[in-house]
Amino acid sequence: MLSFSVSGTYADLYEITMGQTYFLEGRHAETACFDYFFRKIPNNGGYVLFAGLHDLLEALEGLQFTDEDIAYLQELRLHPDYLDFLKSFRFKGTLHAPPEGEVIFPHSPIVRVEGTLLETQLIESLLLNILNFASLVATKASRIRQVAGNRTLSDFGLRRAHGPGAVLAARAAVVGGFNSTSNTYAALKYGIPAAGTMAHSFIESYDAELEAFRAFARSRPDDCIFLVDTYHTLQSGVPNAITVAKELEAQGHKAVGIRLDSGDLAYLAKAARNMLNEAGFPYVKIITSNQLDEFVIRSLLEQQAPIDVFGVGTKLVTGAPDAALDGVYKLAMAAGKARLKLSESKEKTTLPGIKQVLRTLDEEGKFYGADAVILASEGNHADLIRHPVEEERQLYLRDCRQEPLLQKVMENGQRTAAPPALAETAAYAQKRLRQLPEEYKRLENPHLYKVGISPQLWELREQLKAHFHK
Ligand SMILES: Nc1ncnc2c1ncn2[C@@H]1O[C@H](COP(=O)(O)OP(=O)(O)OP(=O)(O)O)[C@@H](O)[C@H]1O
Ligand SMILES: O=P(O)(O)OC[C@H]1O[C@H](OP(=O)(O)OP(=O)(O)O)[C@H](O)[C@@H]1O
Ligand SMILES: O=C(O)c1cccnc1
Repeated sequence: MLSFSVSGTYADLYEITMGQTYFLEGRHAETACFDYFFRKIPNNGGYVLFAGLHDLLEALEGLQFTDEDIAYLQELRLHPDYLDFLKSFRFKGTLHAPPEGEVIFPHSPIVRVEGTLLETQLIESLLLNILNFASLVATKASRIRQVAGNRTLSDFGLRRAHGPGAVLAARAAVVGGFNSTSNTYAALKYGIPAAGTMAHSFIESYDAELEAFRAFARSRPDDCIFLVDTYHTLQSGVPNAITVAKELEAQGHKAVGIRLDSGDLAYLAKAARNMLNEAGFPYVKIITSNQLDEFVIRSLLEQQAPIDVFGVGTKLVTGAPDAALDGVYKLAMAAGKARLKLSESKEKTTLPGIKQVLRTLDEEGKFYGADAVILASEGNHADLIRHPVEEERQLYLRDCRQEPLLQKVMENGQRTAAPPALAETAAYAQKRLRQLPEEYKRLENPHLYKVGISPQLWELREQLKAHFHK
């Protein structure tokens, strides 16, 4: 089940009313193909990590209009014959997509949705709602993983996320390389390791910090991470944590860590590490939080801060600073004909027809830096790609291997295979990121990964443009 109840009305109203028109005009069973793609990489990054497919496929398999939905649509004066049709509606379409965790680039189709005109139109916003957000957060998580090395990363974002988006975000964070979440609901739902420490309010509720630490240690002696900055980190929090760590050891237990949540985290982590080591607690970990992101974490590690675990909330789950991935869903084929949307901006003119994407790789298996969007009818090879808008620019794809990225993941409304375990998806993402050369992973001013189109696709678009200009 998705983190929120998804039924047929999880759509923008216009998708439902356009569906009515198709139905009443007898066009609803005509075939259609839509492409999901995005245009701009968030955070001025060099790549996006594809996520959300698992939740999307699950939502599509269960998609139907409940009695309550139908009653509501009746109130909106939708036609009784259409409502009768919607009562037994199930999504029966076919989806092609890369595995979750794939590294993806602008202007390249990521998901190809084929089915009836009505069903492919109806799922637009559902698909965009899930994929855009999950991919945004997975991308942010992967940037954080990149700078954190093998240190532990935990999602702390439930309280700062955009409502129930926190649940999708917790999963997307794992796709991008996070290890755990404080969000118990998401941990249970997706099988993510649950993790947590304690809040300032807990400590404040006792008359003394030491009393609070001791009480927690009594109730969870093997799971103590003491929050040490409520009163004074180095004069009170860390000494009190050491006192209770000693008491725990005397009882055969081990304190797990301390958490720093304010002040100069590098300075405090170094001082706390020295105090813990001198007291005989080299195993007590240092956890930090407080408005962390990839840049703060990079800086802390450059300062040699001895931090073992980073808890990241706001900046992770909101995809800050960009807040959204601009993925769109555009018609490429209907009623057997290739379709396109013209635009004043050449870049926004869509790519018509049923397409495949070829990822090109060098002999070492690294990404070559240029993917090819081709017509599916061309097979699985491209020798030459053209710049998607600039007439004179083209690139020969020499000495490279090519992999078709879009694989059938759903047919007749059912997944073609059981979903991979989340850990497998996360491992796939890391494998693909290792194949992406460093220059595309730079946090600032990354190299531009090229996505070109085949001459045949260029030609098809030209023909359609000429037709509509007439
Ligand atoms: N040594 C450091 N290097 C780089 N960034 C740091 C360092 N220490 C903390 N930060 C980051 O600086 C930002 C602001 O920290 P600042 O010290 O102003 O806040 P604070 O300690 O929460 O303040 P307050 O005590 O009022 O709560 C946070 O994002 C924090 O993670
Ligand atoms: O900064 P973020 O990346 O969003 O990480 C989550 C933050 O949420 C908590 O603070 P909050 O003030 O809500 O509660 P607290 O009193 O328990 O610290 C926690 O202490 C972190 O600072
Ligand atoms: O467990 C924690 O320390 C935690 C959880 C959520 C938000 N901030 C901190």
